[in-house]
Amino acid sequence: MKVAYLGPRGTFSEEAATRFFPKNTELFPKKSIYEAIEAVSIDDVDKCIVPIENSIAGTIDMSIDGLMMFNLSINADVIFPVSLNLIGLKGSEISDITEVISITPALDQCRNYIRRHEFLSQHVDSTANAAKVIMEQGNKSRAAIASEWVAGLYGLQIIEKDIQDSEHNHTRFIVLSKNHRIKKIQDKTMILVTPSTEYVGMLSSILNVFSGLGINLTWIESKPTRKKLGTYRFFIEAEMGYDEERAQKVKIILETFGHKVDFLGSYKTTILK
Ligand SMILES: O=C(O)C(=O)C[C@]1(C(=O)O)C=C[C@@H](O)C=C1
Repeated sequence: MKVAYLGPRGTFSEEAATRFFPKNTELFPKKSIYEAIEAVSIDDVDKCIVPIENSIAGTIDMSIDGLMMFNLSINADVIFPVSLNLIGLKGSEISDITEVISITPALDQCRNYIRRHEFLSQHVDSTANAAKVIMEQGNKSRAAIASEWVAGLYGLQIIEKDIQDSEHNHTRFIVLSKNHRIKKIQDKTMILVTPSTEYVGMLSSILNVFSGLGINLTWIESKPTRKKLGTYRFFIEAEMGYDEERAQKVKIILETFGHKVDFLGSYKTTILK
């Protein structure tokens, strides 16, 4: 099986891929989250694994945007702890650093730390790419925010460990493919609800369908429709299997309200330490 992920070597996405997929999986690092998702859509690979949510930074918009752009299905989700570190050239000290670079969600996870040190920040496409830039530029005043492992990989040094704004930092990744066949008995189902018209209490009427059927929600995210300011589509992840009667009821009721309902996948969660 071929799997794309956000590269280069040493990203958390690579860690997610190597820990989740069997040993004989062929892994393909891509330059961006978008390219990892696109690789599935153009059949370069069978699947991709991309971050969707972090416990400090929230939703990872790049993944949601890619998910909406291509007609893919979520096959699994994987959660594990993320520790971020300040990584510089060998011999550099915290007093040398004036600017940090990383992918936006990693910078967001260290906002308080960056503010406290009055660092400038620059965005690049991944944590590992940030480390690579530091190695290539040889500038002592810049540091990457990345994993501990990446420091060894690019011959760099950890200046400070665990700099994220909360001790309990977890990122959730999703596995995407073109396979829309849904295995029976799953933990969770992701639905995209596109409301037909606007009316007072529209969102609460959608949510009431789930509560009325006794279904717990595990995630909800709104995204602009891109048609008119202030109009949204809702990603709703619920604790139910696709083939359950309750899931079919949700669909029927929401469609009766005139909303468009797309099932984006049913899956089991893997929690890694
Ligand atoms: O840049 C990486 O190492 C990634 O795999 C991306 C990513 C993210 O965008 O959330 C994944 C996990 C961490 O939260 C930080 C970065």
